[in-house]
Amino acid sequence: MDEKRFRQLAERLAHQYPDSVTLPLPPGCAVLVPDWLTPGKAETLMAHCLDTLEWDQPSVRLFGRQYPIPRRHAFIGDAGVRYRWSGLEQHPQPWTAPLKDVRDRLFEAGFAFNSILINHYRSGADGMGWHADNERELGDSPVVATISLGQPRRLSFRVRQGAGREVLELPSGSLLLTSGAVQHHWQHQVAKSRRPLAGRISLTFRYIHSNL
Ligand SMILES: O=C(O)CCC(=O)C(=O)O
Ligand SMILES: [Fe+2]
Repeated sequence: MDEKRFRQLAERLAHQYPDSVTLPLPPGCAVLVPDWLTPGKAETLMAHCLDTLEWDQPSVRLFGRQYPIPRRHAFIGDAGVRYRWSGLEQHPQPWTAPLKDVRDRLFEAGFAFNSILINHYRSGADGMGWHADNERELGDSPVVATISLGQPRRLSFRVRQGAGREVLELPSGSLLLTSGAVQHHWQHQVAKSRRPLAGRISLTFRYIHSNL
């Protein structure tokens, strides 16, 4: 989706949710809707994910050695969707009714997705290092929608070339939309923390073109 269309849809959403904030991440931007899900809905959805999904903690190769990722994840998607991520090929679990409802709501807002990479940060010791969601299968201009459940965590952004840096705190029930240009010009991370933190789940909706 191009930047112009993204901004149109984001503006419409911000109109519906007056607490929304837009963060410029030039030449793209991110829109945070803090209260997209009610606290009750967020809590129920988190319990649903913990109870019903198949969670995995794969090892990935880093500096020539295998390390387990510092979090758990699950991959949901339409049949036939494949996602190659850090050298791992992910086969999707089928949609559950509550996750499909979330996808339908995003679709009504103009954002189409066919999969979710779900992350579970069990405590402050879990996190995700600097990266961009720019795998080839995501296409040229990948919009990512992130719904946060549970413990608020900080998502940091740093510009790839230059000194720009931004931080967003993602509260439970929030929706964060990042435009395609963000993935080309910025990296993001969820830093580990020494503070005692409760669990958090992030639902990262993506559109995967399996044939790319
Ligand atoms: O947990 C988050 O908010 C970020 C997750 C993320 O960057 C990813 O799944 O690619
Ligand atoms: Fe990411």
